[in-house]
Amino acid sequence: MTKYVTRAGIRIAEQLSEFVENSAIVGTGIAADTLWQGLSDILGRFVPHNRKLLAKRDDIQAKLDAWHRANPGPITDMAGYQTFLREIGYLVPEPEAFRIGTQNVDAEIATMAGPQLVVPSLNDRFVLNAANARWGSLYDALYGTDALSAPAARPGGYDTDRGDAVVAYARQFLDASIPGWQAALAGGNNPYFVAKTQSGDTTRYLFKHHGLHIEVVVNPQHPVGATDELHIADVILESALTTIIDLEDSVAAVDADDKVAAYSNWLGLMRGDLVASFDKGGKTITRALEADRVYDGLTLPGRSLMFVRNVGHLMTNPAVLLADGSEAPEGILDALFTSLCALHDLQGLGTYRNSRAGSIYIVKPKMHGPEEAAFTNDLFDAVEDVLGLVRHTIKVGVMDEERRTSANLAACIHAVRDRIVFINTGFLDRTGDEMHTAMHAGPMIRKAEMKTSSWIQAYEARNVQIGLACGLSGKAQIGKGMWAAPDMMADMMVQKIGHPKAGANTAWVPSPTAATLHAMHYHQFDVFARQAELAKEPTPGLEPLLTIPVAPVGHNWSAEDVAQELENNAQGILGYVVRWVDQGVGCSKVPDIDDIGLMEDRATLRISSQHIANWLLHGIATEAQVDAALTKMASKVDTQNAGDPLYEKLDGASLALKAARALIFEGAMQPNGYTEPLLHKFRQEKKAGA
Ligand SMILES: CC(=O)SCCNC(=O)CCNC(=O)[C@H](O)C(C)(C)COP(=O)(O)OP(=O)(O)OC[C@H]1O[C@@H](n2cnc3c(N)ncnc32)[C@H](O)[C@@H]1OP(=O)(O)O
Ligand SMILES: O=CC(=O)O
Ligand SMILES: [Mg+2]
Repeated sequence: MTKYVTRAGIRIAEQLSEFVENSAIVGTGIAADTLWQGLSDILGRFVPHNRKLLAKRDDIQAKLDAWHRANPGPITDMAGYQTFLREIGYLVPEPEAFRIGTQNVDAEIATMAGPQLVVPSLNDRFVLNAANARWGSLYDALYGTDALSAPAARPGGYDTDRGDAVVAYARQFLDASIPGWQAALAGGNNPYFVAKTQSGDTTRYLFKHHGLHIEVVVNPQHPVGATDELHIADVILESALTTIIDLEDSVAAVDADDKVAAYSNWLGLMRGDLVASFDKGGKTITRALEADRVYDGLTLPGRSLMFVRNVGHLMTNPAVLLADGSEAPEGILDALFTSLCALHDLQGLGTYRNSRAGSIYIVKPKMHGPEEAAFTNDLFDAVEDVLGLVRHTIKVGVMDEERRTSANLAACIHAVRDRIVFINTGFLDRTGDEMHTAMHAGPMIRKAEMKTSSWIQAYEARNVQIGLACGLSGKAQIGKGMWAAPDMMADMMVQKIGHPKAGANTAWVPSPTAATLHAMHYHQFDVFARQAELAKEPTPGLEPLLTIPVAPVGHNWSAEDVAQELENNAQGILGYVVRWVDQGVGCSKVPDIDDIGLMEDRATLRISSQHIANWLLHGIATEAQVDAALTKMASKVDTQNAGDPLYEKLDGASLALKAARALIFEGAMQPNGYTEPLLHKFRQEKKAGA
């Protein structure tokens, strides 16, 4: 049972009050009484508004459901549909042309183009790895993944054949990005050469191209350098320019213990003292933040610039109870406590600097439309006032991942115009919202077809064009979504260059290795030049964006197609939910039906559960067929997890199995198709019974 202390008329879970009073606030100059009174005032002011915004979501959805029931199938009268959307407040007037006014933005966000890494905040080992992923070994990334098309490494130590292929690939990359680079190693001139440094047998030569650094490491004594004609031991790429420490869809945080664990990791990053010890290959490894990189006459950041992703407006958390006993909105708690932790960075209290420009970077997910963005803006104003911060110190990255935000994107940007630092197409949540919004229109096309359907193309293109029209280039990121197949780096190399080509100056990657590989795309392609070209083009209209992905009338899926679709979705759901509910793991690599490990998080779960719910609703699948798919896949997931000593089988007593069924069978009724209400309920039940 959680114990609470009372502060300023609200009840705070003991572990949270201790964290705040004994750690987060210490040294910041903020008095505990001021903070708690500030929280109490913010809750008093913002909770009713938060609830009203959620009620409006439900009201709009109910009207959409009724409209689609009356007008089934694809939209046949687009003008009539848009009129309806305006009448119900789904579409709002466009703002007059404007340019964002955000100030004090770090170069990694404003003027540089490169990968953005996302990491679950609850995993300290991964979190530190992510923060350090600013620099990554190209040799390691090539040697260890299928990005290098050469025979797999033979087991039993370093495979020189594969090593030679790595070296050849890296040489080609250097020749293409920084031609004539060898001259610098011989003491001559090269236009890309920036600095060098020497220590012991190692000399590091630093180059810069398209704003990103490349380091050539020379060491004749190193096993790889010794056999190389230029004694090159490695090539290090500036990789994850920015990293998002995620408190949202990649974590399972359902109570005060979980929230404090996540806030503590964020505080450790902001203070620079986070350390993780773990066993790797039989050895205990202790990981801490990397120091800055020092060259002769130049120091560069050693770490990725960090954002923290707060949760959206939907969920509440028992970490704080209001005077009437109800739970506080989690997004409000996140805004205050993650900003409080970031004061350590702003005030220079920690070992390192995160934002040299003096900003706090918060990513805000799952907002529906401009009113909700304005709410975030007002909330951040209020947090700044409590913490004594200059207005707009807290920056916001807006996830463009709900349909009502995409359709009113300029107005959403306008609502946060003086603090916005990114718009990012979170296409995974966005796909879930696309399906839920039009749940009653008819059966959706198959999941794999979504990525090429016309609404998603329009969504991606409009996002860039609107971002450019609002003046984001050179001031903020126009970002693209996650590469969700962490082991398929060869495919990523082929496909993800599409992101810079589309005008995005950042795009999400799931791991440090993926960041290093994706960094090469920003050398191959000049994003800012592309943005300048695209800025001359008109913004596409709303029609393709509003074309809903229902299957055409007369769709003819075979029984096999239906079974395969159900089983694929069921496997993803079960493989993810079983670890969420039973073990509190919020992001997992789950093998799909073809045994390809896919990154699953709450957004991909939203897609899979909404898809089955939609097919059930429209009679494409029966309850019995869904249960058969769940039973078959439960046994497959059990087998896949046989090596995990913590794993609990998906049998009749399994809470995880119950959660998976609820996500599907109650999916059509979930608010905007979100999975977190049910996940939290079952996880809390699991924790209570443990
Ligand atoms: C829709 C959305 O919201 S997307 C955003 C949310 N999603 C994410 O944040 C995904 C982040 N990625 C991950 O969590 C993981 O990569 C997973 C779960 C997909 C795969 O995890 P695993 O299977 O355990 O990774 P794998 O075994 O391939 O790699 C492990 C190594 O890579 C590192 N690693 C993997 N992912 C990350 C990451 N995101 N950040 C930092 N390090 C990472 C680990 O630290 C580990 O290295 P170590 O042993 O030196 O510590
Ligand atoms: O948050 C990202 C998404 O794709 O959803
Ligand atoms: Mg998302």
